[in-house]
Formats: sequence, structure tokens, C-alpha cells
Amino acid sequence: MSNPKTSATPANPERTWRTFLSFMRPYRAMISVGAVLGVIATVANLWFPRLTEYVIDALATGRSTTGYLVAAGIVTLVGLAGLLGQFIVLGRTGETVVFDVRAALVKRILRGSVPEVLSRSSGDLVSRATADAPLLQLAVSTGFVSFVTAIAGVIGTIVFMGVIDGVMLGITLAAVAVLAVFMGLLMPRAGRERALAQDAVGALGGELDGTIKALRTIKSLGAEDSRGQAALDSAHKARKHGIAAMVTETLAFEIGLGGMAIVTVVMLGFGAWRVSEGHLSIAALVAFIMYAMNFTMPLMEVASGFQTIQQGLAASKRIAEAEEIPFEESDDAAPATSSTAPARGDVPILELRGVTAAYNPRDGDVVTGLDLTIPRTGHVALVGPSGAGKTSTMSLLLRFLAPRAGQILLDGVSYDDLTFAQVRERFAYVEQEPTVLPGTVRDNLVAAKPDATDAELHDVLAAVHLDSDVASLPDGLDTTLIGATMTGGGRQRLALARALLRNPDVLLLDEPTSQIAGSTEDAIHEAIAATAAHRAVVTIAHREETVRHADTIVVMEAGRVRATGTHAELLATDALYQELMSNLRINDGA
Ligand SMILES: Nc1ncnc2c1ncn2[C@@H]1O[C@H](COP(=O)(O)OP(=O)(O)OP(=O)(O)O)[C@@H](O)[C@H]1O
Repeated sequence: MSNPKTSATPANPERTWRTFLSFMRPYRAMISVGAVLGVIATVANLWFPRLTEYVIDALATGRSTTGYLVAAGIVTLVGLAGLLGQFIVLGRTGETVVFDVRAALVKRILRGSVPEVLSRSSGDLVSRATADAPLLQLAVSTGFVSFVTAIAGVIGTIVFMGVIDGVMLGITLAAVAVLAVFMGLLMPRAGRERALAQDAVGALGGELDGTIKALRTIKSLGAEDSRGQAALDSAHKARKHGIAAMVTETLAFEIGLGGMAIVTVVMLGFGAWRVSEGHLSIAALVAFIMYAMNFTMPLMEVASGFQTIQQGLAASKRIAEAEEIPFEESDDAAPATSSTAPARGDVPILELRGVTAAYNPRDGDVVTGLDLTIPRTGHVALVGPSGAGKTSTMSLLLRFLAPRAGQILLDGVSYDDLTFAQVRERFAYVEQEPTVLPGTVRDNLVAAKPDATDAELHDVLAAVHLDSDVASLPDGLDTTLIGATMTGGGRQRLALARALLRNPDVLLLDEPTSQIAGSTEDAIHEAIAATAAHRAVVTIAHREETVRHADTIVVMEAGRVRATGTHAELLATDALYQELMSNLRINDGA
């Protein structure tokens, strides 16, 4: 197995920006509407100090102030309406962004290549859909628009200030430029710290996920502290980088806010001097100071927009990494053949011809030149030492793994000419570790057949000796399965019942290696015998009892078929089989 993939890949700023912009592209119309509304609100608000100047002037010269007051009311209302519209448009767009990102990740996980999905840390993958998606939302919606409106605010303020007094504007701009340099130096550092904090949160998710799955083992080892330490290390990193980001951002804000406050005071003094010199009216000075004070707002918005976009860049990189998981097949994959119905009774249901496959080209082949024929009925048991390639063979049949060379045929039709759904609808698969899906007993069963009736559910539960166990659960079929609701054997039988409900043409069963109680073992053998009478059953057999009754036994070794035959034939001819059987006998306690 390759190591779980992590997100700690070096950042390439240009690529990260391209990724971020590609996430923004689908929403550009709504974002533009939001930006326009924001600019309207900003421009309306920019008029307020100017109107204040007119009102003061009118008072000083004894003119009517009514027109100016009405205008001030109108610009205030326009500003409020613009802001309201902007919040609603961007709020909706933001939620849509999160939803779309999450839907894309859910699809990627469920439709992605199985080895690729399983090679990643599931907790980290989950954190990309849960924690990173909202950060991208903020950046895509509000971050970008904050930038645009803030820049409109800055330009507008400069224009209004320039109209009032060019000299005072020049001095203010020089001071603002110095402040902007300081802030520009600090904000990228804050962005880097935020990205590191997000990576640490992803790693924490991965740690916790693995820890919860292995909780019993961890406790039995008394390894709570050491395992907890690994999770705490990630949490600690998230805290450390979060604090560093916060301190840097606060420093930047303080420089911006404090600097502008000082500039305003200086401009007040300088402006008073200019008033005394007759270059400026008192009303114009009041308006200028109002603009200077308001100047902090767009500056802060630029800074916070920058910060939000930095977080969004990191989030978009992490989300894009998850979206690198290749899909099993494209959405528009059309079957080259319209039907998978058995063409002729004499064609085997499954055939592997010279199949060679690798999970990862770097790691070498796990099966080599595999030839295998599965007849339409009967039980084929795969046996072999650990690592022989038995599970990989099942993965090939189920198309979790694709052949590098050779061909797999279903009803004589190559897998290449069939969609994944056309192949998988013919199978039912019971994994060695029984898989319980989140939900109730019923949810677990109907996953195999959504329109199954209660009678059908009871029939399959009876077939695996689970009917009375389910009847004794508090809500019967509608009991939610959590943790200890069912024993290991019960879960195994539930998985088997689900497979039987599917009434498959091929039942694939990876027999548990663990000791299983009598009723589970009986259920497995009965299911194999009943299904094999009229369908194909392929098992990875771990019990002598299962192997001995198989119609055909395939002995695998190092990714190849070593021998094929019945129990009696192989016992007489194959040394590895003899050895495997004697080991099984010891394991079975026979
Ligand atoms: N997801 C995977 N990624 C990479 N290599 C894998 C993966 N699964 C299995 N392998 C490798 O493929 C080879 C065959 O493994 P496979 O699980 O098919 O053998 P097996 O006969 O089923 O063994 P066991 O009885 O122990 O399950 C082994 O070398 C194994 O390490």
C-alpha cells in the first residue's frame, strides 16, 4: 500500500490562483451583480460628507438646507438598499458555492477510482468538504467583492478629497502609501499562516478518523496518550498557526487603523491652518476630515478581503487536490453494447484472459497473466497464501482495479464495451470485514434493492438466520445500527442478507478469517450452496469446510494461477494446496 496522500505539496502561487479563479468562474454573473450593488452603495455613501459640507455652507450663508437634507436621506437609503441587495445576492451565491463544492466532492468520492480514494486519508478528505468549503465560499463571494467595493471606495474618496483640497489630498495619500506598504508586507505572511492552519485541521481530521476506527485496539494497547498526542500535535499546529495569523492580521489592522487616526489628526491641524490662511472653508474641512476618517473603512476592507482571499486560495488548493481523484468513468460513458443478457448458455459468465494489473504502476504488478473462467453456476473457491492476489482478483471482477493488459469478459462481452454499472449490477459482494452502512437495518438491506417488500426483507433475514435477532431489536427493521447494536457475526450475516436480496448472477464472498459462531458459518455455507445451485459463486475461502465443497478450487500464488481442480485432485497433486489445507485444518481446530 502506498502512503495516504496528504496536502503538504509545495504551493505554486500561479497555479493556486488559476484554481481559485476556476472555482469563481461559474458564479461570475452573480458575483458581478453583488459587486455592482456594492459599488452603488459605496458611491452613494461617498456623497454624505459632501452633502454635510453643503448643509453647513447653506447654514452659514442663510440658504435653505432642505434640498441637501433630502439628498442626504436619498443617498443613505440608496446605500442601505445597495448593501442589502449585495448581502442577499452574495449570501445566496456563497451558499451555492459551498453546496456545489460539497456535491462535487461527494461525487468525486463515490465515483472516483477506488484505489485512488482509498489511498487518501478519509478524515482529511472529509475536512476538505466540511471545513475548507466554507472558506472558499467566503473568498469567492465576499472576498472578491470586498476588494472591488473597497477599491471603488478608495478611488471615490480620493476624487472627493481632491475636489475639496488637492494639497491635503497629496499629504494624505503619501501617508496612506506608507501604511499600505506595511500592511502589504504583513498580509501575505498572515495568508501563509492561515494555509498552514488549514492543513493542520485536515491532518487532525485524518488522525481522529483513524483513531476512532481503531479505538478498541488503541485502548487495549493503552496507547490513548501516544495516539492522542498525534491528534493534539495537529491541533497544536492549527492553534499555533492560527494565532500567528491572527497576530499578524491584528498588527496589520492596527497599523492601518492607528495610522489613519494619526493622519486624520495631522490633517485636522493642517486643515485648520489652511482655513486660517483662507485656502479652505470650515465646511470643506469638516467634509475632508469625514472622508479621511472614512478612508480607514475601504482600507480595512482591502485588508480583510485580502485575508479572506488568502484563506480561499489555500482552501481551493486543498479542494482541487481532492478533485484530482480521477473518475472511474466519464458521465457520458455509453455502453458499446446495449444488452448484457446472456447470449449463449455455453459462454462462461466471467472470463479473465491473460490479465495483468497493478494498483500503482510504480509498485509493480499484483496479478500477472491471469487466466480464469467462472461458469454460470457452481462455486469457485480462490485459495492461496497471503498476498497471492485473491482480493485483487475480486477487485478486477468488480472493476475497482483495471487490467494493465489482458481482458475480462462478462457473458463473452469485454468489460471495455460495458459501463461500470452494467458490470456491477450483475454482482453482489460481501467483504471480509462486514460493512454496515450508516442507517437502519432496513437501510442496509434496501441499498441492494430499493423496492424490496418487507416480506422479501424477512425472507433474506431468515435465510441468514438473522430474523429473530432483528425482531428482538427495539424497532425491528427500523432500528438504527450503531456501534454495538449487532455482533460481528450479526453484521456478517446482515451483509450476506443484503447480497442475497440483490439476487445476483455472481455472488462474490470474501469469507471472514476470524472465528465465526455456528449460525454465521451455517448461514454462509447455506448461502453458498443455495446460490451456487443456479448462479455463480466465487469465494475467497478461509475455511477448509468451504473449500472442500467447492466445485472448482483455484490455487493462486504470487499473482498467478498455480493449479485448478477439485479438493481431491489438488490434495493429490499440489504441494502448496496440501500445505494450505493443513494450515486451514489447524486454524479450523479440526
Ligand atoms: N490497495 C492496494 N494498493 C496497493 N497494493 C495493494 C493494494 N491491495 C493489495 N495490494 C497488494 O497486492 C498484492 C496482492 O494482494 P491481495 O490483497 O490481492 O492478496 P490476497 O491473496 O487477497 O491476500 P490476503 O489473503 O492477505 O488478503 C499484495 O502484494 C498487496 O500488498
